[in-house]
Amino acid sequence: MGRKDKRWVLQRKRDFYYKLAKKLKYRSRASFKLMQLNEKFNVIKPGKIVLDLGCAPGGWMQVAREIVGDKGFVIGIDLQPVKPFEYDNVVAIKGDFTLEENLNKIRELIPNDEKKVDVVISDASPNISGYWDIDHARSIDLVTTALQIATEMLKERGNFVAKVFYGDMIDDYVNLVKKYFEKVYITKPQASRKESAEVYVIAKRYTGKKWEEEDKIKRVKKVENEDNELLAKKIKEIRKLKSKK
Ligand SMILES: C[S@@+](CC[C@H](N)C(=O)[O-])C[C@H]1O[C@@H](n2cnc3c(N)ncnc32)[C@H](O)[C@@H]1O
Repeated sequence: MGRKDKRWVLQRKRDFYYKLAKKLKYRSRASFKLMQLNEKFNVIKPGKIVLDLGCAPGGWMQVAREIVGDKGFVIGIDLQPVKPFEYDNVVAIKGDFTLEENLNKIRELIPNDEKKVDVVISDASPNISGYWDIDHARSIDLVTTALQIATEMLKERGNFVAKVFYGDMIDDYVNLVKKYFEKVYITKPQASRKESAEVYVIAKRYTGKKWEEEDKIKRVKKVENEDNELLAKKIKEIRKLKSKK
């Protein structure tokens, strides 16, 4: 383990929410973020059906289950496997939520005829490059997919919560969310580390407006271009520094 990794492990062990999560048997310190978001915005209610995009190891699913209770249902999906839960009404599947085939698997699990959920939540993180701009662009791409899924899976007046890494495209993203929801807020819960670029978009009451395909195409093109340009620029800078040595 390198010195940087050791420092990270030490910092994590000292962290208040990390310790609390261990003590209260939550699978991640992120559980407290959803708790705090729900206390303030009341997005998840008892008896509701919740879909969690990017759910591993399952901390948000535990909190969602506590809120929805026996009569609700929680479905999660992640690239990583998730340890099974002790409740019949909490199910996680392994897969990429950006692939249509996996959305069909989710639809099969939804316990109603209309195949719609009440709340879509997403704490998904893209692969982190360490470059702020690239990570922001990748995060925007991921939350745009999450928004599209929300418009396809939510009942009318349903709610949506998504983590996004802050950056210059955030206003465009919030405006996009506003096209589909009556109320949209940006917030950072107390449990989110101050030094982290993450913020949470809270969108309440889905209007029922159908997803407009051009919203996704526009976004993905922009992200791909920025990604490549930025990467090329950074690589050039690194090469320049190396040749000076
Ligand atoms: C910060 S973790 C989520 C933590 C979770 N909220 C909890 O409380 O346990 C982010 C997750 O997003 C997942 N993820 C990122 N992109 C994904 C994708 N396209 N499909 C499925 N999962 C994805 C990652 O595998 C990772 O496990």
